[in-house]
Amino acid sequence: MSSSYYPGLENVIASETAISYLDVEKEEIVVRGYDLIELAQNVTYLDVAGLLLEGSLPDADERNKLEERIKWEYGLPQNICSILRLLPKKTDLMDVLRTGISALASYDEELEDRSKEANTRKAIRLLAKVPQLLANGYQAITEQAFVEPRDDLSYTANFLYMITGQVPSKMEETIFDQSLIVYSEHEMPNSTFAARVIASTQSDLYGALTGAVASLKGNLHGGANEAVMEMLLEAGSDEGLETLMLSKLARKERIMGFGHRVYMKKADPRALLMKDALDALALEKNRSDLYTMCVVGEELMKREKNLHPNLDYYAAPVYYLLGIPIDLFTPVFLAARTIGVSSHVMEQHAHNRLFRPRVHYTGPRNLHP
Ligand SMILES: CC(=O)SCCNC(=O)CCNC(=O)[C@H](O)C(C)(C)COP(=O)(O)OP(=O)(O)OC[C@H]1O[C@@H](n2cnc3c(N)ncnc32)[C@H](O)[C@@H]1OP(=O)(O)O
Ligand SMILES: O=C([O-])CC(=O)C(=O)O
Repeated sequence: MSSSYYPGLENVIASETAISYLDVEKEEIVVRGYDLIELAQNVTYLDVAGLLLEGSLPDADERNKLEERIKWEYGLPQNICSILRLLPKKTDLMDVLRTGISALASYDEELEDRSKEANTRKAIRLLAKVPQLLANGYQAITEQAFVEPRDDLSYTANFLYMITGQVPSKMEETIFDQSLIVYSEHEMPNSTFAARVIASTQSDLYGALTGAVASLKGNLHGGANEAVMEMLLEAGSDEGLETLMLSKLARKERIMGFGHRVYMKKADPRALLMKDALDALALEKNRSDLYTMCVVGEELMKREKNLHPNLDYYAAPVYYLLGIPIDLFTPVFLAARTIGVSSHVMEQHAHNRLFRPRVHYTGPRNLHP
């Protein structure tokens, strides 16, 4: 047996995949042959969802059919709405989502069918229901009336509408759509790995996604976008942010929204796209101070630690200006990533090898009772 041990599986190749690849040298996120940033600049989230599910970009007709199929699946079972209302009001929104997705499994007639066709239909159901789950979950926890989906709006406009209760402007819709695309898929992060590990026992898509939600909640992963916004609000100004960041660094604390296991000392291309989006949105909303503050923080981290922002750093203030409550930033990330995780689960089911690694044992031996 090989004795190689890589803590955190750093740089270990865990799977073959035809879904995506981070080409750090070329600063490209390859998604089924396309550059993710180019996709975000040229097509919609539903096009990317079709690409991830089927392997090729849908034409206009295929895209419309996909949208129709998703809209047909809008709505939550009444019992799921009751579960949301019954949860304690202090429940974290990622835990609400984890419970909701897990409970939704019981209502899917095809839960145990692992065929590509059935898994595709389940992924479409999840695309339809997860945004509503997080919006209505938030409304349950904050004791507000549920906002129901509207099928006269685009998928993305409806997603934002269910959260804020307002129909977004064209600019807000476009920026939110771009954010969903850049969050949709990213090779083998902890959450996708967790989902593939679960799927490798031939467990079902809902179970694998439930595991991914638990993974994504953590601050070192998806939870960072909420922590970034809390830091920016606590800082309040350029000087405040410099003081806060320097004091965190002096205490050897991590600054959320910076660094990345794969990009390391290189820029995350998604962060650059969201930085431009923030610039435009902040101008529109008379909040260029927020953009400037973020740039001050970026420059400080480059100077002090030679670290670049990751996607969460610039997505956080974008979501804030879109009127999304901070508690929903990570759930929105999860909703966008649902399609990426679903594609990985389908690929795992199609080319399966059970994940079962070994350990480097450091405990005692030869003890006797
Ligand atoms: C969309 C996403 O999910 S992206 C990830 C979002 N997460 C965050 O933003 C959380 C903050 N970032 C981090 O904690 C890390 O950069 C991670 C977890 C993302 C990657 O971490 P790792 O690959 O394990 O990097 P590692 O911990 O080895 O860090 C290398 C060095 O950079 C430092 N470092 C890395 N990130 C940060 C940070 N955000 N703030 C301060 N220092 C940092 C480490 O302290 C370490 O320094 P040292 O060598 O002097 O000890
Ligand atoms: O790739 C990672 O490790 C984390 C990340 O950026 C993502 O999931 O989008």
